Amino acid sequence: MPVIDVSQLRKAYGARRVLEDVSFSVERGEIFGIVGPNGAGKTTTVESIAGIRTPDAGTIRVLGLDPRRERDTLRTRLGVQLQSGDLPDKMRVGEALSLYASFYRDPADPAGLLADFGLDGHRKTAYGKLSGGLKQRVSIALALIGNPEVAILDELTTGLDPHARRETWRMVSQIRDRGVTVLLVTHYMDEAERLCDRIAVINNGRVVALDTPAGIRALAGPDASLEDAYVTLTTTGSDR
Ligand SMILES: Nc1ncnc2c1ncn2[C@@H]1O[C@H](COP(=O)(O)OP(=O)(O)OP(=O)(O)O)[C@@H](O)[C@H]1O
Repeated sequence: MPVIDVSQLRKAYGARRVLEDVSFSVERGEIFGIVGPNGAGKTTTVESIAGIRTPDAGTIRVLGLDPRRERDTLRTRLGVQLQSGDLPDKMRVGEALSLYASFYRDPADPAGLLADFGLDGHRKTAYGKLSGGLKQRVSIALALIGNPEVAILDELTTGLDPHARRETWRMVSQIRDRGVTVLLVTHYMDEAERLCDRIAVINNGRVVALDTPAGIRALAGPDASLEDAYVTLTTTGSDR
């Protein structure tokens, strides 16, 4: 059984149809990427999977559960790091992890996570004083505090410098090595190529390609890069 199964999702905001037909399945242990132009519907898709938004039509199962109707059961098994997941600036890193841990019956050990993510020395630092890269590490650690089986990571390296991006990639690989299935939204083709086992390209609310990075590259010709293939597949983008 796939860990995430999305079938024929549709969603409109008023007259604006954002998801026309989105279907894909994610297998256990995969890092599955979602890429697509601004406004293509990526966040709407992953927030629907997280049970935060309700699609107009289609079905979603995560670990066999309906993310909307069985949200409470799923909450402890799904970790979400979303674009808007900022913490109050004054909250200390250690406090944030302990607070989030208190929401779960069987959380990960906050001290262990801080050590794993190289945040030991920042336990008492206020979140607002952290660099972008460290903030990102905190938000990934928070997504994992409930010991989830599935983690959703949305644009986690946007705005990071190359060192911090590579450090974040190392962490995502580490998450997968723990056996967590990862759904990753990204705008960076190098990131998708480096991390993802398979990628869904979404354009204008539809999945226009779904394959391994090599399979998607091949769609644009023998010497094409993933970015070449992406640009070819998404030339009629949504908000550009
Ligand atoms: N709550 C909302 N009400 C109205 N329109 C919305 C709402 N949320 C998103 N939209 C619109 O739906 C479209 C798809 O948004 P979504 O955030 O899913 O795209 P995205 O692919 O994640 O884009 P980006 O790469 O810019 O984050 C956009 O045009 C956006 O403006």
